[in-house]
Amino acid sequence: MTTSTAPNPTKRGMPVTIITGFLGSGKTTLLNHILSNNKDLKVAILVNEFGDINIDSQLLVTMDEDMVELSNGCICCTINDDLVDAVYRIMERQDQVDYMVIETTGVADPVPIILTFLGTELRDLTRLDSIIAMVDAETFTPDHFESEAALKQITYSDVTIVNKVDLAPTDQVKELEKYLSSIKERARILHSQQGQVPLQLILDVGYNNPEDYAGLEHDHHGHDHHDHHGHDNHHDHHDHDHGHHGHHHGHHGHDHHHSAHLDNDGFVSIAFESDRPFQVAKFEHFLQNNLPKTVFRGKGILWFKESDLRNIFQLSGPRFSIDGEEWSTPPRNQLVLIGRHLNGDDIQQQLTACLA
Ligand SMILES: Nc1nc2c(ncn2[C@@H]2O[C@H](COP(=O)(O)OP(=O)(O)OP(=O)(O)O)[C@@H](O)[C@H]2O)c(=O)[nH]1
Repeated sequence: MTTSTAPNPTKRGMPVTIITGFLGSGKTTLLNHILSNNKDLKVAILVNEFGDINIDSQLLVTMDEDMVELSNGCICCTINDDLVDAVYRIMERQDQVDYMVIETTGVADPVPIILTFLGTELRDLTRLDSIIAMVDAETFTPDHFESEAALKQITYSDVTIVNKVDLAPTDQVKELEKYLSSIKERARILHSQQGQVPLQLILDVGYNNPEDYAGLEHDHHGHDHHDHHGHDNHHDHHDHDHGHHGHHHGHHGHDHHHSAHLDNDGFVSIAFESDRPFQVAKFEHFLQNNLPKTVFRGKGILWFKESDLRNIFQLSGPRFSIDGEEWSTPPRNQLVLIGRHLNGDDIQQQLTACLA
């Protein structure tokens, strides 16, 4: 098989691959690898992001924006109308789509997402091909960041990619592999740097076995997905109590009813946006001295007064990077910080103080 072969048409439904993996493990990087190497396979992407600003989708290499569908709702919730809707939007496209790849948030429990494909009308429209878990070889620890989601991502995956092998000594990678095999029988483990794995090892492989999820409950909360397109009060269903209100600290004060809920293993995301640039020295001072240690992940598109460039900011565990490229849109600041026990108001204030 080559990567350019269209998925086997005798298999039923649109093939779907789900990419899971903890915060910063390399999911978007893998997605970009897929998008750069998918040849004539028309891949539609569905990105679900933990945070109020869609940074990930802006970092994708695809020029064809129509192929990217966003879902800022919590597709990891047991109520998945958002996810079903987004999949429908992709399937209803004029353009022919051969394959669908879904990137989940780093704190997503994969089980409700999997069960949405297996237990709703999507079962007849799609074929879950494989579930990939990205693992950061450098930062992953056997306590899985004290995150149940991180453990479940590995347990319920069909392929585990140990990524960032350039940052971890060989012994550490071997230990990690041993550990992964101990929590998952018959684990298929690949290694990668920058998500570079042969696509024929991860796409259209037919690894997913729906029976592996038998017995796991799909909690519908009384929702009837079968009448999906027949009712127009569809979006009224989202008023469930996950503490959606109150965790978010958006800069502009709009109603943040998405993303943060108690199921995120204590992780919250803070979004900062501004139409003014940062002053480089102030922002650097913030990063070095005032960034809370409990911030685990940061990503942003930054505008500095001193620079004409669109600066891509990435922070993952102990490291961060800032890389400049050309702006293709009017410059502005967009930043998301994700961590535990964060005082959103405090961080907002400090970032505001970094503005020029
Ligand atoms: N050194 C090194 N860095 C990597 C590798 N893969 C990804 N990165 C970097 O790790 C950071 C996080 O990568 P992403 O692909 O954005 O991670 P993610 O899983 O999509 O992150 P979230 O969606 O926020 O959970 C980025 O700065 C990447 O450039 C790798 O193999 N080696």
